[in-house]
Amino acid sequence: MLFGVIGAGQMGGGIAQVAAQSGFDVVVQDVRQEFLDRGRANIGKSLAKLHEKGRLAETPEVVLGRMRFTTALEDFAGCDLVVEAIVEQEAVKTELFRSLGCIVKPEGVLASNTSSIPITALATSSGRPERFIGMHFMNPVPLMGLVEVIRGYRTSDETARFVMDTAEQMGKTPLTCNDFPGFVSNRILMPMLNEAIQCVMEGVADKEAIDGIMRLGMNHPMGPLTLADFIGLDTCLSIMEVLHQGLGDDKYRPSPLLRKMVQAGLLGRKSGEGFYRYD
Ligand SMILES: CC(=O)CC(=O)SCCNC(=O)CCNC(=O)[C@H](O)C(C)(C)COP(=O)(O)OP(=O)(O)OC[C@H]1O[C@@H](n2cnc3c(N)ncnc32)[C@H](O)[C@@H]1OP(=O)(O)O
Ligand SMILES: NC(=O)C1=CN([C@@H]2O[C@H](COP(=O)(O)OP(=O)(O)OC[C@H]3O[C@@H](n4cnc5c(N)ncnc54)[C@H](OP(=O)(O)O)[C@@H]3O)[C@@H](O)[C@H]2O)C=CC1
Repeated sequence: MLFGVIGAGQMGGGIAQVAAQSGFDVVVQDVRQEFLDRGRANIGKSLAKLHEKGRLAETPEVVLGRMRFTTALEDFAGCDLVVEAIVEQEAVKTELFRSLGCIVKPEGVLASNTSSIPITALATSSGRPERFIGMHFMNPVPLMGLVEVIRGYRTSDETARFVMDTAEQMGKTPLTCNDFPGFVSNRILMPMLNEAIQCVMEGVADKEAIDGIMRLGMNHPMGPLTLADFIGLDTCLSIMEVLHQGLGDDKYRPSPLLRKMVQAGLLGRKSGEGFYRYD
């Protein structure tokens, strides 16, 4: 199987890595060589860590040997499956799928790792809605067990089966849902993170206390502010906007503090600062 991944950021890199660990040949594309170099270096570090811990039978070099990095979308022509993991903006994804639909062989399946954008709309832009689906991996991809599979309005049973089988071959558990804003995962998770940010803004408690209360009190592995930083505050804001617009209920209104932090360029771990600082 030839597995394509678009975007070499935290999610694209993780998806490409796990696909290569599963024995697939992988092509990874990003818009600039420097993003590919950074993505490749992050994958190398993750593989080295897993190998050190005895959780990777092959050496990192062998796994990396199944991966090819490119800036050319044309390199996806022969792919059986392409998973898109670029920025969470509908207009950018729509334009990409318009091009990709003309490049990938007709029997190839296209998938989006979007956190919240309507799969049905992206499917339409690809020109192959029956062979289009949401394949939503969780962060960090090498460590998390779930793939949320989102069926668009016209996704075929065959496409859904193929993607579920592929997720299982990647060692993940696929669970299916229908195409509603935020799907299941982010419709439930993101309002909680947004509420934690609202608690910071209103001075309900300091950020360490908010995180500690949720970690120790609810046994969450990360506090909500740490998790928001980990996901990326720009991504959190985009998801809240999709929920707010798509469901039309003010209970999904993005916290003004979240909006202000994104405007200030404080995007969390990936920019070096969010609610916390990262070296
Ligand atoms: C926004 C969306 O659309 C959807 C989403 O993805 S929402 C986000 C979903 N993800 C979560 O909620 C994650 C919540 N956090 C967790 O589950 C856990 O903190 C975690 C799995 C990330 C880490 O597990 P943990 O038990 O806390 O252990 P921790 O000690 O932090 O890390 C375990 C090890 O894995 C390593 N590790 C972390 N990321 C890694 C990666 N990508 N590759 C390899 N190793 C990795 C860590 O470095 C650490 O190594 P050491 O033991 O050598 O220190
Ligand atoms: N972060 C998370 O926890 C999760 C995120 N997701 C989803 O995954 C997707 C990616 O998120 P994430 O990895 O965090 O984001 P990142 O910002 O880490 O990575 C996105 C990557 O895609 C690149 N890119 C942007 N536009 C294009 C384009 N037109 N063609 C090719 N590459 C492009 C970006 O380059 P540049 O730097 O120039 O923008 C960047 O390298 C989003 O849809 C997000 O909602 C899903 C699950 C969890």
